[in-house]
Amino acid sequence: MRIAIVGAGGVGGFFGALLARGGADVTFVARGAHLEAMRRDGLRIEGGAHPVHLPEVRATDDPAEAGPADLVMLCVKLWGVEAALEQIRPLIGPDTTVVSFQNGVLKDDYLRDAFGAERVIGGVAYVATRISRPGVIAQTGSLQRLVFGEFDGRVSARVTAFHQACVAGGINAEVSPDIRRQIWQKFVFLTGLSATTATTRLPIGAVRENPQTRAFLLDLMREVVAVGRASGVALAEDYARECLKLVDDVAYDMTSSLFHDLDAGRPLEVRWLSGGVVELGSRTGVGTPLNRAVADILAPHADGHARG
Ligand SMILES: NC(=O)C1=CN([C@@H]2O[C@H](COP(=O)(O)OP(=O)(O)OC[C@H]3O[C@@H](n4cnc5c(N)ncnc54)[C@H](OP(=O)(O)O)[C@@H]3O)[C@@H](O)[C@H]2O)C=CC1
Ligand SMILES: CC(C)(CO)C(=O)C(=O)O
Repeated sequence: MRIAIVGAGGVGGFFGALLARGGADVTFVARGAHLEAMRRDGLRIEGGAHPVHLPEVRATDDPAEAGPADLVMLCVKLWGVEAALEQIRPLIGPDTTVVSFQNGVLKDDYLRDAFGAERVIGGVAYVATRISRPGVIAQTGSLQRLVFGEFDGRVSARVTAFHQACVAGGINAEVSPDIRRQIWQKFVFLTGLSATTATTRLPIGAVRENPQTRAFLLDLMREVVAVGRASGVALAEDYARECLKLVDDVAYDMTSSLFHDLDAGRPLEVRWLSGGVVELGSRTGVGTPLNRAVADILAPHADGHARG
């Protein structure tokens, strides 16, 4: 299977390396010092239970050089999506499938608008990774999981082929009959985690053990569930409470990628996370005052102010 990974960072670099290790024909679309290091020294995954070093990988900043792929995985940060979608047109042939493993729930609309709904399957990534230095992806913990599927729930040939490629590479991969719900379930968890860790600047353990911030977290997630249900997603009414149990099970010192971006002065995905809840809330007539407060509080940081 010819797979093009657009954005070879925490998510794309990690899962792309495992796919390549499993025998898939993988091309990474990357840039800058990370691209140079990958061309020179290959790609490394460090920190997790199973370190990986691929001494040679195919990496380019010119999608035209790679040509059409069977499957394109979009793995850039949400603030880079518009530029990436224009740039990757040469990867899209008549039979190409596109899947985004970005966070949030607005991502697939961008793909449908750019390439047509029939090309798009849904996806969710669970992993805690980042580029620690050029050519190297650092993993925290051992969680690694991809969930994907057709939006109409069919187990299609393209989904089955991608699943086989993932399994061959040792990825914990799952085909979902209701990928929209899966995407929203992660959205509920992630917006709560991101919003509380970024606004308090504390790990989730400290957030969940304080009664006031615990209630704040639950109420934030309740707003997301209400918006999802109003958007027609089959989320249980009390899903926020179920999600709080998941939050209780994660490591005390877990934060979120939004927390790390804020801490490092990088641009934030807040417009698509808490901001996405507000946008969809206003479309569906559901009040989202707490998510709005988070989006407003973090707005001055949204474009980053990278420290040297
Ligand atoms: N990291 C994680 O643990 C998880 C992240 N996610 C989600 O996955 C998405 C990706 O996040 P993550 O992997 O952390 O992001 P990273 O910043 O680690 O990786 C993105 C990579 O793509 C590169 N890039 C951006 N635009 C282009 C382009 N046009 N051409 C070539 N390369 C490009 C970036 O380069 P540059 O640095 O120069 O911008 C960077 O190297 C986000 O939506 C995130 O929320 C989901 C689950 C877990
Ligand atoms: C919570 C986590 C690490 C799970 O994959 C994530 O997606 C993020 O912080 O962006």
